[in-house]
Amino acid sequence: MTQHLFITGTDTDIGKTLAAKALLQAFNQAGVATAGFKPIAAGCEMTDGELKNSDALTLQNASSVKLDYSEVNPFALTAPLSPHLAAKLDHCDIDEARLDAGLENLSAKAELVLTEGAGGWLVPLSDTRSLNQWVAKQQLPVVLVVGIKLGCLNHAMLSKRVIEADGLNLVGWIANHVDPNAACQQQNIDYLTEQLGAPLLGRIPFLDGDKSQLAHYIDLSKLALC
Ligand SMILES: Nc1ncnc2c1ncn2[C@@H]1O[C@H](COP(=O)(O)OP(=O)(O)OP(=O)(O)O)[C@@H](O)[C@H]1O
Ligand SMILES: C[C@H](N)[C@H](N)CCCCCC(=O)O
Ligand SMILES: [Mg+2]
Repeated sequence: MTQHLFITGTDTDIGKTLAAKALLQAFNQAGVATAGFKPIAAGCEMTDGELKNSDALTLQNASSVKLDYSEVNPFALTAPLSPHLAAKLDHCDIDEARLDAGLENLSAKAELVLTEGAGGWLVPLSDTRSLNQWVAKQQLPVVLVVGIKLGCLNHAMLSKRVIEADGLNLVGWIANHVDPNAACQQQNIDYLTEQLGAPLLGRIPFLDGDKSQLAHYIDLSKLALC
């Protein structure tokens, strides 16, 4: 049976895509057939006659299964905004049936489907729906990426509370050192290790240069999937 992970984060721009790439590379090295999914990408550019987004391209390239762009990213929205605003500007409705179909398609092709959200846990898709509601409908196990910086403790604990209130399983978290100057980084990690009640799957240091090889930052043995 296909395994799933949904990658959320404490905010936008805190390293969900980098952590997703690290996880995909770790699974690839373990011989697992992987597919990345970025169901909704806001902030796309016309590339070869098609709207494309850099997160989705990263996931497409890091997947071991060969996938078309549109399979990785069914909703490619232009403006780099919250999806509900970007969709309005593009006169597009985010039809969740298409998200369901996209996930089902990848489930048939891969042993592990890794889905990256947009922004944080409660990001809106429309005036009445938010992405967490779709994740809850799909019952996807959740990995929380914490961008280690001042403010992350509150954001991480709020995310945990709502993920669990949504009836979902927080199966792990990843500490991503996005801010090389953040104070008390180890103390923050110690606090979250204690408080999140989920395994720390890896720590990604601040990477000044090459970000191509990331698998060694992840310990898949910490991940209990059923
Ligand atoms: N550990 C790190 N070291 C150095 N730079 C990092 C690190 N993690 C992330 N970055 C950089 O920070 C930026 C944001 O990272 P990323 O795109 O992975 O965030 P995100 O949470 O996926 O954002 P979005 O909400 O747009 O999907 C990128 O330029 C990325 O290269
Ligand atoms: C455009 C950006 N990089 C992300 N893809 C979308 C972030 C949405 C954040 C919405 C919010 O919580 O205010
Ligand atoms: Mg991203």
